[in-house]
Amino acid sequence: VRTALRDAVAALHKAKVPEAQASAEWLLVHALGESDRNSVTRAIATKRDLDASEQAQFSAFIERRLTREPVQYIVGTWAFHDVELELEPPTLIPRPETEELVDLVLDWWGSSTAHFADVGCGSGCLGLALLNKLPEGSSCTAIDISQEAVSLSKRNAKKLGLSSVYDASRQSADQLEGAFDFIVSNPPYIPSQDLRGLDAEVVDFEDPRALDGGADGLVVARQLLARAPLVLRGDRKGVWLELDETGPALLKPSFACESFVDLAGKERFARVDFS
Ligand SMILES: C[S@@+](CC[C@H](N)C(=O)[O-])C[C@H]1O[C@@H](n2cnc3c(N)ncnc32)[C@H](O)[C@@H]1O
Repeated sequence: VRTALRDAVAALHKAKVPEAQASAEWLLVHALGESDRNSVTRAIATKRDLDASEQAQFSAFIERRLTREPVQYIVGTWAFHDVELELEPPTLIPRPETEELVDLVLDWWGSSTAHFADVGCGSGCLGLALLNKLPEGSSCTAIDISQEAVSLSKRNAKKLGLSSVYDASRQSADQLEGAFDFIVSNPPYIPSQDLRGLDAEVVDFEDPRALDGGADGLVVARQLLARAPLVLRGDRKGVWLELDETGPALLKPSFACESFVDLAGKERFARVDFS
């Protein structure tokens, strides 16, 4: 195990793959059929040998990482908030900031039953993490322009035993009139001119539809906000958004919008109220 890890880290370093050590360790955990990182430390301490199939699996993983494929796609699963999600390219890999949005929404909504929409659901991370914490009887309607994303969200919902997830991607706003207590969305929000500066991991493997937010990064967010008043109901009518750090300030002149900072102190979240 020690030799395999050392050789893999050296090969990744040589190819200038980012986070060589962390990538190799995580891929080794999965090649060993384990789920926590301490398993590699234990295997090294006990001078464990890789058997032939573990060695073949690990080599195949490293070959993929050498092409800059993200570790999350290679292992096919990722932990998000309190749920374990399946992942598949090109659906966006959930980012840690989005876990912060889950907590903001839960703090705001409280512990009552909710019927909400997750617009731009991707892997389903936001909606499923919320549904996992909300009381029984709650439901999430997942919407995405990517059919792969909707299928992955449904698969993740089934695996997690969260049956109240519905696909409304082909329904119009009219058909969803008054259907939701609130909406959550992590829309594509990167201004088009900034896309070229992204890492190869992102550009080569993740769906451009998940990234490109148009000229100011707010094109999809504004489309959503235009339809929101029709589909919201109840007395709070909030739309929670994850945005680029320039986003909340751009929305404030046109909407009743409160912004929130992420753990790095950046203004990355907004709640637009239509009540
Ligand atoms: C930034 S990703 C977020 C995915 C997931 N919610 C997450 O947090 O990881 C944006 C998602 O919005 C979807 N999307 C882009 N434009 C859309 C539109 N006009 N209507 C619905 N979904 C859209 C993309 O396919 C992508 O899955």
